[in-house]
Amino acid sequence: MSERETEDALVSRVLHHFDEGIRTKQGCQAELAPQIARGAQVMIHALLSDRKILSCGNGGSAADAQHFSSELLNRFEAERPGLPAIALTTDASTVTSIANDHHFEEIFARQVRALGHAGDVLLAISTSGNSANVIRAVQAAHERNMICVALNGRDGGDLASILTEEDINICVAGPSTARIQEIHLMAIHCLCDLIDYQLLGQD
Ligand SMILES: O=C(CO)[C@@H](O)[C@H](O)[C@H](O)[C@H](O)COP(=O)(O)O
Ligand SMILES: [Zn+2]
Repeated sequence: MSERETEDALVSRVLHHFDEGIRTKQGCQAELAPQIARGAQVMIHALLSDRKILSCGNGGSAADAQHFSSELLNRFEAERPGLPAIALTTDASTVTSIANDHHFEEIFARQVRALGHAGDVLLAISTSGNSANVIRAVQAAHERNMICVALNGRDGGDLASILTEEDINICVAGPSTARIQEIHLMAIHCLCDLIDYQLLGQD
């Protein structure tokens, strides 16, 4: 392949990813919008009741959990006082010691049991719905009478089956982890926008 042909092939793959991303977003927006709105209402109710939001996930979803908590703790698009949120993915000492002394599946659940109170919210993020440590975190949140908002994917996996009627399942159907993650990030930005809109009346 010439350099020119290689560049054309790469550009064509990028265009394919953009097309696939647009199609996936368009395909799920009608179904997800009400779920995202319900998830935001649960979070807004918790924040107005002086409760907090914990978040967790693995890999790209760990980054999403931190992305969300930083936008609450610091700010999203508008200036406002920080809001209480904790990503359970960030403290390497805590995560490694729980994994080492107990089990990797416990890394989030143990923190939920230590930090969670009734009325707090857990944002549980998984593209497969099958990460055992996220599922354990949801079970621990239920023990603490917390509500869970799941950012889920594919068929919802085991995570979907343990959610209660009070919980919210924002589930992106589709086979690609990358595309699911991209919509999860869109959902996170919608949640932040709705929280600010409700709390501050921002446009
Ligand atoms: O970001 C990616 C792939 O895009 C990976 O790091 C991915 O997040 C990891 O494989 C996770 O362990 C997958 O976990 P989950 O989304 O199925 O719960
Ligand atoms: Zn952001």
